[in-house]
Amino acid sequence: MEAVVKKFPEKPDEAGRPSRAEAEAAVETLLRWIGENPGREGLKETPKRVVKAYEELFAGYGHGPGEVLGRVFEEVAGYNDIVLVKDIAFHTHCEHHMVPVIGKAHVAYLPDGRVLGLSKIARLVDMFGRRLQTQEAMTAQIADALNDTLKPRGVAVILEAEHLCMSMRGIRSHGSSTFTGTYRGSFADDVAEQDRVLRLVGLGG
Ligand SMILES: Nc1nc2c(ncn2[C@@H]2O[C@H](COP(=O)(O)OP(=O)(O)OP(=O)(O)O)[C@@H](O)[C@H]2O)c(=O)[nH]1
Ligand SMILES: [Zn+2]
Repeated sequence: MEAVVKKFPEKPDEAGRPSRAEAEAAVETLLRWIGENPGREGLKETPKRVVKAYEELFAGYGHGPGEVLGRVFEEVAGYNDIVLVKDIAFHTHCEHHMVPVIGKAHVAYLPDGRVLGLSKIARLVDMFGRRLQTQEAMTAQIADALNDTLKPRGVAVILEAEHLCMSMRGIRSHGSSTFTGTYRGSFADDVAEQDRVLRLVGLGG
């Protein structure tokens, strides 16, 4: 049987979700596990703060691409060439270690009579960043969301990021960055179009 691949994680299952008090207790357990005293002055409020920070850092589960991308515009005077938003700063957390990943996204599409508000592309990147991710999955999710919502002729998504789980721990390799890129539609069919995007974002020869 073919595996069912969920493109976008579902919203949290509210019924099975631990309470805020349980989440705070879990942070307190981790504090004790690293050798700290959760009762000392500076840490008294830390479980509450961490849970509040997680609400913000992982807010992406509460939203879907449809609501983030909003409406499309059709009055573009027949413009049907590339639209590229580059150097969108993002941060996410790797799903293996829950440690930050910091990088830049470059997102391009070839309209088919419809365009999006430019800020919505950055909002989409931000939304997927506020979930646990692998860089590959996040790249594919951005491309699929744009493709499904806007139905453009082509989509290109390139992410460059530093994984702090590789620099702060483990191999402790500093300064390396990981590059992922995916192409849909006419970008997938035409290597010259891919080269154009790479040149425009400063990664091409
Ligand atoms: N493909 C991919 N791998 C990632 C990403 N983020 C982290 N990783 C890797 O996930 C792997 C997890 O490997 P494991 O051997 O299961 O875990 P580990 O013992 O903590 O691995 P080390 O980081 O090598 O110490 C590591 O090689 C990480 O570098 C990502 O976005 N994409
Ligand atoms: Zn990691």
